[in-house]
Amino acid sequence: MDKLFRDVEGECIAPQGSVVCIGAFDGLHRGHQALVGHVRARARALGLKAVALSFEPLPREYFSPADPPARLLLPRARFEGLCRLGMDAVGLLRFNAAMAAMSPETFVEKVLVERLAAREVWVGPGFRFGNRRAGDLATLQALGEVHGFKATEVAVVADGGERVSASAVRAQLAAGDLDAAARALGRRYAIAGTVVRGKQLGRRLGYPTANIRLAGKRAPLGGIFAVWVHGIGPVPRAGVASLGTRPTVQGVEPLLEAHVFDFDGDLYGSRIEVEFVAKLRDEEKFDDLPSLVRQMDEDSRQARRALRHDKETSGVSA
Ligand SMILES: Cc1cc2nc3c(=O)[nH]c(=O)nc-3n(C[C@H](O)[C@H](O)[C@H](O)COP(=O)(O)O)c2cc1C
Ligand SMILES: Nc1ncnc2c1ncn2[C@@H]1O[C@H](COP(=O)(O)OP(=O)(O)O)[C@@H](O)[C@H]1O
Repeated sequence: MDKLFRDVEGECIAPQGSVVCIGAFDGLHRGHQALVGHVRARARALGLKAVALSFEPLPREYFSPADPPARLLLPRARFEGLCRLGMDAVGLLRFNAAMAAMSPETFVEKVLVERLAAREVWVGPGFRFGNRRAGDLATLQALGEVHGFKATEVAVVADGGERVSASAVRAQLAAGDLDAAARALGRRYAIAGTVVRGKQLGRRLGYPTANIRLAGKRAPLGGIFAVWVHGIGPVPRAGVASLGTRPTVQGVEPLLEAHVFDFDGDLYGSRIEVEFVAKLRDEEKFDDLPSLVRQMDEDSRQARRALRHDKETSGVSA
């Protein structure tokens, strides 16, 4: 985690100079990948540090806490994804009242100049920043003239004529269109997290489930899915997962629960990733537990079939 920084104040992270990209980076979709990949290449070419700059919580979550947009990537997955894409440092700056009040000029001076010694700054199409979204690319370019950096916008990445965007991916996942989301993301949608204890009811039903909390974020999809579970040994394991509030057992908090086929072991505290392959159905409220279990049996049959087919067609090494 030494690549992570969260505060505006602090020593300069790149005294030798940096190439910076700024964005929400929720989902790390193909548009984000193009932006981040470009920054990595520029930084390597110039011998400077590659830095991704974002916020946690995301500004839209901060401004509408009661009705936040669904979150595609939880903070740790977003951080790890940016590191995997070659960033030398990742800023997930705390978005709070002070940050919301910061003018574009102060943001540039404090963060881009003092903290990052930026030489180049790259942003996505339509980028806005600072108090009341007052700053845009032209603002950034004008401030760059003063402070000695160049600001540039990358081109739009499109899929079938549609702009690839986090909001499009959210809509695709909400509609259960996993394939469209996977095209925009450049990989299948997945949620990673640490396995926590639940009501311990699953094993009594014959379906122990590894539970992942969504850290108070809104999930972009819901229902019952065929999944590959990563992080249990060297190969992905086949499973069936439910993402929802579990109305049958009076659940309230939305939870991701994955039952791993042909597996018996302790997963509490371990980090797993659940890759969504096919949506089987929406969550339902059952009158009693035996009815739920009968449906889980049927879900499992369908999931096994979908995953067998997936393995044959895409060569997943499970
Ligand atoms: C394949 C599968 C399908 C499920 N479908 C539903 C459902 O339709 N409605 C519901 O209320 N809960 C559903 N659940 C969640 C179960 O209620 C939950 O796994 C069970 O209560 C065990 O909870 P525990 O892990 O806290 O012990 C499903 C779970 C799985 C694994
Ligand atoms: N096949 C399996 N799939 C998922 N978890 C399993 C499996 N076998 C054992 N486990 C373990 O059992 C736990 C889930 O059991 P469960 O009765 O549902 O308890 P909880 O309510 O705490 O999730 C998992 O967190 C994991 O440690």
